Amino acid sequence: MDKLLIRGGRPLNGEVLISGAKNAALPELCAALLTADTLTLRNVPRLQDVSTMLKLIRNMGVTADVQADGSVVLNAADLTNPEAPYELVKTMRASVLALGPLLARFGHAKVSLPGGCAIGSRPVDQHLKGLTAMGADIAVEHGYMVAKLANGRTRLKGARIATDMVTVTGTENFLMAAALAEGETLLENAAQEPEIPDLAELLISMGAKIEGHGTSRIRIQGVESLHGGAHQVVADRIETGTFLCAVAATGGDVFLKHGRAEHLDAVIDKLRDAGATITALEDGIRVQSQGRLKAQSFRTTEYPGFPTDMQAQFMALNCIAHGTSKVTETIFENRFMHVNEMVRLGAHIQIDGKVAVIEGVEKLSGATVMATDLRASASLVIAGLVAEGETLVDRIYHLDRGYDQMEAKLRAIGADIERTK
Ligand SMILES: CC(=O)N[C@H]1[C@@H](OP(=O)(O)OP(=O)(O)OC[C@H]2O[C@@H](n3ccc(=O)[nH]c3=O)[C@H](O)[C@@H]2O)O[C@H](CO)[C@@H](O)[C@@H]1O
Ligand SMILES: C=C(OP(=O)(O)O)C(=O)O
Repeated sequence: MDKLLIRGGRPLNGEVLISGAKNAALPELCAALLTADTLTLRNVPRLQDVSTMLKLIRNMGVTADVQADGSVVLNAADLTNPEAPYELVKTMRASVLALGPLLARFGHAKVSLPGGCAIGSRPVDQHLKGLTAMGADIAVEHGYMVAKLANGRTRLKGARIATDMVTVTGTENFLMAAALAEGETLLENAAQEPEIPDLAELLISMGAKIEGHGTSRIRIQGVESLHGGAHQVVADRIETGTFLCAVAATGGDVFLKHGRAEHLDAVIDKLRDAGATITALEDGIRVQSQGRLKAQSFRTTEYPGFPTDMQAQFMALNCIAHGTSKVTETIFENRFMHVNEMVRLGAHIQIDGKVAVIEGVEKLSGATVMATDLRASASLVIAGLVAEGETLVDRIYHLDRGYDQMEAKLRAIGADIERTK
C-alpha cells in the first residue's frame, strides 16, 4: 500500500497549477448519460474517483476516450446496461449521480446503495424522495435502488422538490433528471456550491432550460432530448484551499494558477484573519505567509459558508498557530478522524461532540500516521510539511481518490515528499 514520506520544515515557493474539480467532473461525467450525442469535458482531473466513474459508465456501454490534454470524449449512444454495481459504487459515493440521468433517459435504472462511509452515514433518502415526486417508482432490493417510471409513464414529470436539508449530489441528481422531464421542476433549498452552477451551465450548453442555478431556488423546464457539447470543468476550490492552507502553515510565497478566489471567500477570510496575505489575481491566487499565524475558530456550513471539505486542512494550520480555536463540524457526524492522528504528531486537540478545541503548539514532531478519509489525508500531509523530522502518511489511497498528483505539485514548490510502498 502506498505511503507518503515527508521531511517537514521547508517553506513552499513557486507556482501550482490547480486541476479541474473532482466534485464537478463526477456529475458532469454522469451528464453524458443524458444524451446519445458526443460530450467533451475539458480539464478533467486525473484522480482515482474519475477513473472509477469512467469504469462505471464504460461498464454501462458508454465510450469514454481520455485525451493527452486532460479532455474526456464521451458517448452514451449505445448504453445497454443502465446499472451501477456494488463493487464500483462502494469505493465512490458519487456513483449515486448515475441514478437521475439513467432514469430520465431510459426510464429505468439499477444503482447500488452507497452504504455508509468514514465521515458519516450519508443516507440518500432525499434523492429517493425527490425522484419519487418526479414520477419514479424506486424499490430497495438486495442492496440496490431499483428504479422505474410509475404508472406506465414514458418520462419523468416535473415537480416541486423541497429537500429536508441542503444536499449537493441530491441537487445535481434532480437537475439532471429534471432536464429531461415533462414540464417544470422547482428545486427549493437547492445547494449553491460552485459545482452546481458549473453542472447547470454544462446542461444548458446541451439544450437544457435552467434558471436560478447558484441560488437556493432553481427552475428547470424539461426538454424532450439533449444534444452533445463541450465544457471546461471549473477549477477545484478544495484543492486550491488545501494548497492555501499548506503554504499558510509552512510559510512561503506561491501562485495557485487557475484557483478561483471568489469560490473560497469563507476560507480566505479566515486565512487573512490568521495573518496570511492572499491576493486574488487575474488567473489565480497568490498566497504569502511568514512566521506563526493566529488560530481561527470556524463552523462548517453549506456554501457560501466554510466548507466541510476544508475543515481538516484548516485544523492542521490551527494546530501550530498562536492561541486556542474552536472548530465546529455541522455537516457530517464523524468528520474528526484526523484528530487522533494529529495528536500523534504532538497537536493538542479535544473533541466534544461536533466541536474540536485546538490549543496551538509551537511545533509538531514527525511520526507515522494513518489517513482515514480524503480530506483527513490532506490535513495529515499539511501537518507533516510543518512537523520536525519525518512523517509517514499511510493509506494514501484515500488521498489519491481526490487529488491530482498532490505530491508532485508539492515537490515542485519545495516540499521534501516522496511516495513509498
Ligand atoms: C461528490 C461530491 O460532490 N461530494 C460532496 C458532496 O457530498 P454529498 O452530496 O454526498 O453531501 P450532501 O450535501 O448530500 O450531504 C449534506 C448532509 O445531508 C445529509 N443527507 C444528504 C442526502 C440525503 O439524501 N440525506 C441526507 O441525510 C448528509 O448525510 C449530510 O449530513 O457535498 C458534501 C457537502 O458539501 C461534500 O463534503 C462532498 O465532498
Ligand atoms: C467527502 C468528499 O467526497 P465524496 O463525497 O466523494 O466522498 C470530499 O470531496 O471531501
